[in-house]
Order: sequence, then C-alpha cells, then structure tokens
Amino acid sequence: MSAALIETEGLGVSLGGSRILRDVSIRVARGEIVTIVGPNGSGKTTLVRLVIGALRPTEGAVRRAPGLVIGYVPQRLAIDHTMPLSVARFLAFASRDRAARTRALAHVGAPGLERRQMIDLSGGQFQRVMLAHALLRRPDLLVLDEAAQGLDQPGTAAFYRLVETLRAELGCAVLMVSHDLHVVMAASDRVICLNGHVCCEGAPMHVSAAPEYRALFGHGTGGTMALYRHEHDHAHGDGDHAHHHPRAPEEAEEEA
Ligand SMILES: Nc1ncnc2c1ncn2[C@@H]1O[C@H](COP(=O)(O)OP(=O)(O)OP(=O)(O)O)[C@@H](O)[C@H]1O
Repeated sequence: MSAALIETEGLGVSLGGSRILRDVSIRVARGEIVTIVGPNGSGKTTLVRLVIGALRPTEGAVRRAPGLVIGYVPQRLAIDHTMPLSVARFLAFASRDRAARTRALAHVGAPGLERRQMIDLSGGQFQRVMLAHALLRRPDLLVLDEAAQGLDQPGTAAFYRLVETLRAELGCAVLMVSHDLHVVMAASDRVICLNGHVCCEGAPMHVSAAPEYRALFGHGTGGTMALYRHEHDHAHGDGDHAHHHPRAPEEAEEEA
C-alpha cells in the first residue's frame, strides 16, 4: 500500500453542542481519487475542514505527510459584490508569477479570463478559476467540496474529466465531496459513504455491487436520487452502537 498523504484515526468533532462526526478513520494515498458521499448534513464539509486543518478535532487525529501541500476548492466563496475583483487579482493571492497564472488558466481550460471580474463569470468559468487558484500552489492533494455544484450535467462531466486529467498530469491525489453518483462511479478510485460516521467504503465497483450499497443508493439512475433519501436501518444518536453497518462485499464475504 502506498504512503498515505493524509490519514485520520478515530476522528470526531462536536460543534455547537452536537456531535457531528465520530470515529472517522480514512486515508488518502498519493495519486488516488477518493470521493466522499452522503446526505445533506452528514458531515462531509466538516470532514473536509478537519482534513485541511481549518477545524480542530475533539477526538482522534489527522496525520498529514510532512510538507504536504493542499489545494482547496471550497463549496462556495463569499465575494464582496461592492468590491471589484478581477480574475488576475484573485489568482495573485495564490501566485505572484504572472506567467504561472496565465499557464494555470490555460491548464484548466479557461484561457484569457484574467481581466474579467469574478462576479461576472459563468458557473463553469468560476469553478475553473477556483481550480486554477488551487493548482497554483502545486498541491500534492487537491480537495474539492462539491466543486461542480450549480453546473449543468455536461458542465459537471467536463469539470470532473478535467480533474482526472489534472490528477494524471500532476500526479496529485484528489479528495472530493460529490452528490453526483455518476461522477463518483466514473471518476473515483474509492468511495467513502458518510453519515456522521463511515457507513461503508471501498472501490466503486465493489461498493456498487454490494447489497448494502444498493439498499442505500438504489439502482441505476435512480441511485442518484436515492442518495438524497439515504435511508438507514439504524439510528445515529450517540450511544446507539447496536446497529448494522453496510460494508463492502469483500468484507461481507469474509464473514459469510
Ligand atoms: N460551526 C458549526 N456549529 C454548529 N453546527 C455546525 C457547524 N458547522 C456545521 N454544523 C452542523 O454539522 C452538520 C454537518 O454539516 P456539514 O456542512 O459538514 O454537512 P454536509 O454533509 O457537508 O452537508 P451538505 O450536503 O448539505 O453540504 C450539520 O447539521 C450542520 O448544521
């Protein structure tokens, strides 16, 4: 198994008096694309914030490889609409090298946008500029939190194809949150299903073949919608540990 870029062990966090995550142990190795799925409010963004170090855990720990550089594309960016902010100025926060900024924009398929205002960009252009910003840091790990949110289906597919291309070109690992199961199945090496804790995890092929996964996500295109329902056969209250955990098939077979 290749060396982990990040690894969490028994990670948990309480916010505003509620336990949002508990016992989360995940790892991302060099070059991998790992996708976190789960219903709204299941703690995906919270886990991402713990991984990038924006939030401190209340239990467990996050280990990062020494010198690890993370490029982060947030779910949204609060832009002050009264302040002009050009793409060039926004990218200058990540790099002072003008030629590098021009190259980064070309790299993400958004050449020549330097003079445009951030607030005037289309959804697809905006996400590409955010990606260029993350890439300017030359990350070992790219972290995307629902980065294709608001894009139409072709736009979403194109965006994630770009992420795969960048992974191949730059050799970086990718940890992303996505609600789009088609993307998850097509682009991920590994899927982690979260609902306050890790419900199931594994290679997409293995996970999608598991009855436990089908119970959670449904079949075919219906699966995308099933993700939002994500009905469980167990409660998630603290102290309720006597519940059934869906697992990847190889794990289920071991016990059969
Ligand atoms: N700072 C905070 N204080 C209190 N509660 C918080 C805080 N941040 C997040 N939460 C709560 O933690 C839970 C998980 O939130 P999180 O944003 O991680 O979910 P998510 O899986 O990313 O959801 P979505 O799919 O809707 O983006 C939610 O119930 C949210 O209200």
